[in-house]
Amino acid sequence: MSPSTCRWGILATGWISNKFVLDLLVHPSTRDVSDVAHVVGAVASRSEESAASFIERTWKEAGVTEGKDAVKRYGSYQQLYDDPNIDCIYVGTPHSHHYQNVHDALSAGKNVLCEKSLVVNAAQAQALIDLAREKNLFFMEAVWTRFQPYAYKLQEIVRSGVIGELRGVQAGLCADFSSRSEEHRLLNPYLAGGALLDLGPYPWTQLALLLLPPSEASKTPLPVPKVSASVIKTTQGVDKSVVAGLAFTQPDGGLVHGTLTTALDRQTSHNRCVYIQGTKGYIEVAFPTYRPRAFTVHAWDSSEAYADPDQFDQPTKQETFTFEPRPGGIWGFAWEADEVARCLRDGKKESDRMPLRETLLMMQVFDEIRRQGEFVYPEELETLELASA
Ligand SMILES: NC(=O)C1=CN([C@@H]2O[C@H](COP(=O)(O)OP(=O)(O)OC[C@H]3O[C@@H](n4cnc5c(N)ncnc54)[C@H](OP(=O)(O)O)[C@@H]3O)[C@@H](O)[C@H]2O)C=CC1
Ligand SMILES: O=C1OC[C@@H](O)[C@H](O)[C@H]1O
Repeated sequence: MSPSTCRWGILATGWISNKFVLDLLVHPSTRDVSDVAHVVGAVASRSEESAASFIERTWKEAGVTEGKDAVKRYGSYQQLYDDPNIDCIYVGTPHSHHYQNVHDALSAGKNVLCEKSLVVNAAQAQALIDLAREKNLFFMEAVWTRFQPYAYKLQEIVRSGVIGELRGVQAGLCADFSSRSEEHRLLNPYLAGGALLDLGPYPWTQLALLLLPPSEASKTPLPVPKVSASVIKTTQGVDKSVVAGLAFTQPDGGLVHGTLTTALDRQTSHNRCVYIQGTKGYIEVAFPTYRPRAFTVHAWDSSEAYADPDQFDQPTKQETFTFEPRPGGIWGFAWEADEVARCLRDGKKESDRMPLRETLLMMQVFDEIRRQGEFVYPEELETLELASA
């Protein structure tokens, strides 16, 4: 059977759009996928020149010539919203602009995959989710880590009970961006900079994969974990360092702790970006948090054996699972693109693997972290008002 092909429209020509398109240009068979395929139908930028040079540069980098001349190049985002030959728009602008861009795309009747963080706050997330549902369109936050083989394997191993009952998860993503200019989107409050919105979705994802009920597309809201957070800001006024303790309610009514650490002024340990604590052992995940290379399970037969200092060096099971993060040369975004193509093929309006209620929950938790850290963005970024309204 021939694969179902998703025709993508790329909105913005920055760093991530380049990487996403490079992945779309790699043949899916290189990652053992045959049921879906991708074509880039159009690239839109605020300037046509930039759209044209993006296409030249990216296709050259991919070593692909086929299909390049058929790609439409638009000098405004509106032209992309109006293109009838696009199945899904990929939004690759800074977080500050997602609310407006996604609203415009959905309003024009387009399905949307939007980069993380979906928006600036939970009210904006809810408004876009409501709009997507009202318009009966597909909508997903582009959290690529969820779709990597690593994530499925980690959940399988933890759920197998090999480390006993889950008692806690520590997850972090810190990267030293302190030398970037003040204008850079990571540090600029007017582009919704800061560690939490940029890097925070990754440690959050690791916690969510293990401490939330199995992902499911459902309109029933998830309980918001209790949050205890500390935020240190930069002189420009964005969050430089965040440490948050989160208490997640489990199906039996009990609570399990997760800790989320993210910062722009230091690096996360290369050997352990996620640490998973069970009653009979632990798991260490190797950096980077957004695309882990490996994880190692250390497990004992019983909690008594695990607690015995004389047996610390003698786990009953010690196994490292490694992952090929870049089959076919992809960066790792292709797996989320495959998910979108499958959802569109099957008429789904959201992904069970990255459901909208989990995106909303993340924004609710991030709002609470920012409230406790007394950190707000400029009014024009926090608002539900739209430029076109
Ligand atoms: N999933 C992942 O691994 C990654 C995700 N991201 C996410 O992607 C998004 C973009 O990040 P990144 O690609 O690094 O950012 P860049 O600054 O490299 O690109 C952003 C693009 O957005 C467009 N844009 C529209 N309005 C503005 C504006 N006022 N200021 C700046 N750019 C504007 C521009 O494209 P044009 O001129 O064509 O209109 C620009 O090139 C963020 O949400 C980020 O979180 C980023 C890196 C990795
Ligand atoms: O999504 C991301 O992942 C990798 C980081 O380096 C980057 O800043 C961020 O946007």
